[in-house]
Amino acid sequence: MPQMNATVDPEEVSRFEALGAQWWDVKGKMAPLHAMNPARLAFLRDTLVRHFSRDARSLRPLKGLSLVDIGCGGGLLSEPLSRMGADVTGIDPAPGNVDIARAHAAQSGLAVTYEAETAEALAERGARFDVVVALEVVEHVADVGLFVRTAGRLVADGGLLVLSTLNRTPKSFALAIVGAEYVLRWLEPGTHRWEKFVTPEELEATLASAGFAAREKVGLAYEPFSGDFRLTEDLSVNYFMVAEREA
Ligand SMILES: C[S@@+](CC[C@H](N)C(=O)[O-])C[C@H]1O[C@@H](n2cnc3c(N)ncnc32)[C@H](O)[C@@H]1O
Ligand SMILES: [Mg+2]
Repeated sequence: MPQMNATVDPEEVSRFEALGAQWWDVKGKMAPLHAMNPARLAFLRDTLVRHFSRDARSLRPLKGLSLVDIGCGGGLLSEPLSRMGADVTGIDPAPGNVDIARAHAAQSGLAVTYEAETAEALAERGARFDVVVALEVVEHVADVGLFVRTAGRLVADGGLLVLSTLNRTPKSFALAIVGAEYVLRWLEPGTHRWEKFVTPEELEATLASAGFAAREKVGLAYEPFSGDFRLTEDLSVNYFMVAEREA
């Protein structure tokens, strides 16, 4: 049973919890997240190296930075970020996801701290992190405003908040819903609800109401021929937003 609270849509979370071992199957139902990983990890690495003035050539450039991965699922981001040296906490409302993530990290010999809890519970305990990431989560929560405000509370002074989600455009309907779910059958039909997608303008306004200013917006585009994702200026389908607390 997922942890209940105002940002959790139990139906959404149960669907992810049912994935089990599929989380780490690069050809399974989470294939799109695996395919996104090289581009999004490069983006995170570059962004964090720049913001925290780290050595870009270092093997562990994020050493000493505390980072929380909200909605970590099976740990597809938590693990590589831990390899980059960050002190990673992964949280997810679904205990089943956290079980998968813990077992996989143990197998990989990585010291990631995983907890089956919500961002709200963590914020209530007064936890703060240099880096707060929530990638591909916003479009699955029950209350985007509350989710973003809570994520913001977890950011330490001078820290960074990085979100990624799907834009609500005709193109995202064609690619993320019709293409990915019905034509390519990449994702289970019903994985995404287009009405829940969030435009960059909406996300920026929500961040502003939480006291955060968007510093960077970058798109992520799928290339049908190579099957890779690459970073782009085009925010019309998948995009990242990097934000800092307003002074
Ligand atoms: C598409 S997966 C993304 C997993 C991971 N962030 C990644 O990008 O590889 C969405 C995840 O968000 C989690 N989730 C859903 N609602 C949430 C909420 N309100 N708070 C935190 N996590 C949530 C789900 O359980 C699921 O693991
Ligand atoms: Mg999604």
